[in-house]
Order: sequence, then C-alpha cells, then structure tokens
Amino acid sequence: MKPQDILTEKTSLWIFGYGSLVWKPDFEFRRSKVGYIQGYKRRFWHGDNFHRGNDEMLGRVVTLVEDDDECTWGVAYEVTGAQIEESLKYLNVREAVRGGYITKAVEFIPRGDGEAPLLALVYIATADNPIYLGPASCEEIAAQIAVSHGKTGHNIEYLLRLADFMRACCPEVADNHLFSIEASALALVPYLLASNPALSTL
Ligand SMILES: N[C@@H](CCC(=O)N[C@@H](CS)C(=O)NCC(=O)O)C(=O)O
Repeated sequence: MKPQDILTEKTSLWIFGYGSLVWKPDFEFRRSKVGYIQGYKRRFWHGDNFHRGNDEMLGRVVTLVEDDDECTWGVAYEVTGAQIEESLKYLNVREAVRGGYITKAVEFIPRGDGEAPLLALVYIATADNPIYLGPASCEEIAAQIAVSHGKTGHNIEYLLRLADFMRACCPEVADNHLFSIEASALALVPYLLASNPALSTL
C-alpha cells in the first residue's frame, strides 16, 4: 500500500495562509475559513529571489515571527483525499524550494462564535534562512518593494493584494505594519512612474 492509498475523502488537512496564499492559493481545496493564529506576528522580513525579486534585487515577502502578544489573520484551507498530496507537492515547490519556507503545525482559530480551533500546517521562513532579511523601517521595506519584481510579478502587487484581503475580509483588524508599508509604497509610485513610465503597464 502506498501512503496516498490511505488518503480517503474523509482524510483532511488544513493549510493556513497569511501572505500570497490568502489571495492566490492555486491549489484545489474543499472549503476555507477566515481566522487567525495566536503567538505570531506577520512581518515583511523575508527576502524573495524568485517570485517577487531576483538575486540582484531581493523582493520582500511576509513570514511569521513569534510574539506571544500578537496574532495573525489569514485563511485556512481544508484539503481532503487526493487534494492533500496534490497541494503539498505544489506548495513544496512554491513555498519551500522557491521560497525558503519550512512547515510548522499551528492552532488555527476560525472567526465565528463556537467554531472549534483546528490544527493547521503553515509555511514559515525563519531567521536562519539564507534570504531572510529581518527587521527594517516601514519606509525602507516599502522602498525595496516598490522597485522589486520577479518571475511571478511586481512586489508591489504582492503587498497591495494582501492589504486588499485584510480590508475586505478582516476589516476589524488593525495591521499597522502592513498598512504603513502600503501607504509608504503608494506614496513612491508617482516618482517611480516618472522615472520609469513602463511601470504604468503593471
Ligand atoms: N507562507 C506565507 C507566504 C507565502 C508566500 O507569499 N510565498 C511566496 C513565496 S516567496 C509566494 O508564494 N509567492 C507567490 C506570489 O508572489 O504570487 C503564506 O502562507 O501565504
């Protein structure tokens, strides 16, 4: 018997997304829930030399940093049966091989009264990762995002889609780190367009 033979429709796995996975899971799932995990804060402290940057100009993408006083909102996706192997194979390439993320198990708390917490898999880039960038001011992070792009697109798209998700799906959450970076990056766009009109086609 192969491992995947035990994966019936009753077998289920939850995968928690808090960055590009909230707006672009790109794998099949049975259902999804908006909610949060406790003990972590989301920070644009991870480098990206593939999707939103390159080896000469690393992009900045999000990871999770342990902090007992914080929580991070996102989306948990339930995959069942054959979706489990398919999603993990896909995410291993997108997140681990190309993104430098490792996997951890966390407790996901769905939004909504009476919803039971769920054990979920999450992809985290830790400080020992070779392209981990660590802390910087929101202005510095915004400036790096404003000029970075990679094989999947411009880094500013990554930032704006995450901010749009939080406004649309978690309007009650004040993510100052995310929205300060967004405001700083948007303030730079006119200068970027003036110096490089081709950016207007983004
Ligand atoms: N692991 C986080 C972050 C995922 C993430 O943003 N990973 C990057 C890899 S560096 C990615 O998939 N980027 C795809 C894109 O930029 O469209 C999540 O759960 O959403």
